[in-house]
Amino acid sequence: MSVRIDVLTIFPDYLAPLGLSLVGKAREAGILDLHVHDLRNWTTDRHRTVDDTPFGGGAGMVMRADVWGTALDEILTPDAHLLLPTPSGQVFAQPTAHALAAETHLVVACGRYEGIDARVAEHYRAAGVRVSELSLGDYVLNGGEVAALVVVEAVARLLPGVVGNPESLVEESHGEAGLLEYPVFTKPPTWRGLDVPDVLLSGHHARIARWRRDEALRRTAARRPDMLEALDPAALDARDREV
Ligand SMILES: COc1ccc(Cn2ccc3ccc(-c4cc(N)[nH]n4)cc32)cc1
Repeated sequence: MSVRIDVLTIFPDYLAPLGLSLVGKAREAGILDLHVHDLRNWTTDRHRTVDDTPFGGGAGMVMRADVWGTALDEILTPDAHLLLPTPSGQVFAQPTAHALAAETHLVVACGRYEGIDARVAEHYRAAGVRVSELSLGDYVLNGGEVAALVVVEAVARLLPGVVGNPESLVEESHGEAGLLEYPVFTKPPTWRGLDVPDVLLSGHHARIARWRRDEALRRTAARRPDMLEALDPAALDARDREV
């Protein structure tokens, strides 16, 4: 089964990285059916205008609802989930990536300027389209394209057959364990006077697993205590609580 993702933007070249590496391979394999569209293809004037001045005044420009409406009417399908990157959206996180990876059609509308006329989201919600406004976090970007790159990559890597070893999807940060990733090491065993922890060279799998969980717990407590708070207490055993 493949997921169709349509991305609409006035900067289609911004999405060029999605032709590379794992996402590019997923597209070649037919696992991900990704289409990037230039929003200006739905304009009707000779200047291919997509924006205008904001009602109520203020700096900057706003993207026109009529242009977006013409484009989305053509691209949306009955089972589509419309994603609207915005600074004021719900922060995108791994649970949402998993939910989106289970969908059949995602449409990402990349705004620019001061954003997209609010009636676009309102209209499609009223028409029964699932609409999600997504933020990447509490910082300000110039448009939705970076968010589209993030969402497409985060979703694509969860699709069956995209990541070589599905095991690597289980233990990752913000993954099932709800903890941050433990530190990883590879050859050489000593580098600039720094040694790899002995336990990792011991071949003792139970000890290695314990060390990794302890490190994940320590890192999470130090860097993201909020994640530790959010953990289901049942997910921590007595040994964990000693860390
Ligand atoms: C303060 O109000 C602003 C309104 C729009 C903009 C520029 N802009 C236009 C479309 C668009 C889509 C997403 C984002 C974004 C998402 C996150 N996490 N940061 N920034 C920014 C976007 C800047 C600021």
